[in-house]
Amino acid sequence: MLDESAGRRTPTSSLSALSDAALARELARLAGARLLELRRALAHLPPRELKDRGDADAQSLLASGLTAARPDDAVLSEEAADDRLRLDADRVWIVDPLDGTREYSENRSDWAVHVALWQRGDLVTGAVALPGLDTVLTSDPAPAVPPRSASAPLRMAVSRSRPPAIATGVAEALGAELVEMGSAGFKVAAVVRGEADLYVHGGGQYEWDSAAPVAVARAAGLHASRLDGSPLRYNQPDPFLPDLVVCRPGVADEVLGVISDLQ
Ligand SMILES: Nc1ncnc2c1ncn2[C@@H]1O[C@H](COP(=O)(O)O)[C@@H](OP(=O)(O)O)[C@H]1O
Ligand SMILES: [Mg+2]
Repeated sequence: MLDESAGRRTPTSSLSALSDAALARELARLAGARLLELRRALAHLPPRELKDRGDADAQSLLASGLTAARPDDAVLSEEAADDRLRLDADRVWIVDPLDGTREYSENRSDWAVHVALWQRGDLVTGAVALPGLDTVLTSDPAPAVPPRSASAPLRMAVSRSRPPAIATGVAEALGAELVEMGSAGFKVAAVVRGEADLYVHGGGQYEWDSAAPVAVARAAGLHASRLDGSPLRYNQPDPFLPDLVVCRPGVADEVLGVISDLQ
């Protein structure tokens, strides 16, 4: 059994029978439920210890679930040693067991669990659990992005704890409102959910921070690229993937133009 906290028990044999998309969703959901339960049970712990327990427990759940359900696949995780065999593998699960660790430990809702699958050159599926919103976003089925009111100013999601230098300039040039929140997954999800129109990040991040959110965003029809407009590439020898922009397709040219002018 993987989990007893999520309201229903999920035998590993049931996980094996799931499609890749359903497996990503179920593992993200289970890890999110585990994290919520842990935070309730360990509310007395100092934030540093709660972060470490959250990272470790969610990692353990995802690792055991993937080993049981897809024993032949490779895994790249923020919370595990990088097994370089992934570079020769056809299928690599790219996971961030707890994205927005800081916000999780502060009892906020803007954190996420990321589970993505990369297959022979590109992301093919992804799930982003948003336990604080009791939601899991997936690439299959893809979410419908709500329409935007043309008269409202653009809203730009940005890190609340370390906003990148470029963010202010982009927001000023676009006349956009900055909406501060934690977690890369939560910010991409804010664009998917219509709470923001774009997310701009620069200065440092890793493949696990964006893989699952980008899989969901692409499936939803959003633009996702590096800040210079080049493609986001995953399962690279160095998983450092320092910048990205995710936005509504209708504003992508304008956003990339503004970023280009600023760089
Ligand atoms: N400059 C940087 N260098 C490395 N990682 C960064 C970073 N800025 C943000 N991140 C990572 O991106 C995620 C979202 O950050 P933020 O909330 O500031 O937008 C966090 O992941 P984790 O919480 O998984 O560590 C954070 O560690
Ligand atoms: Mg992360």
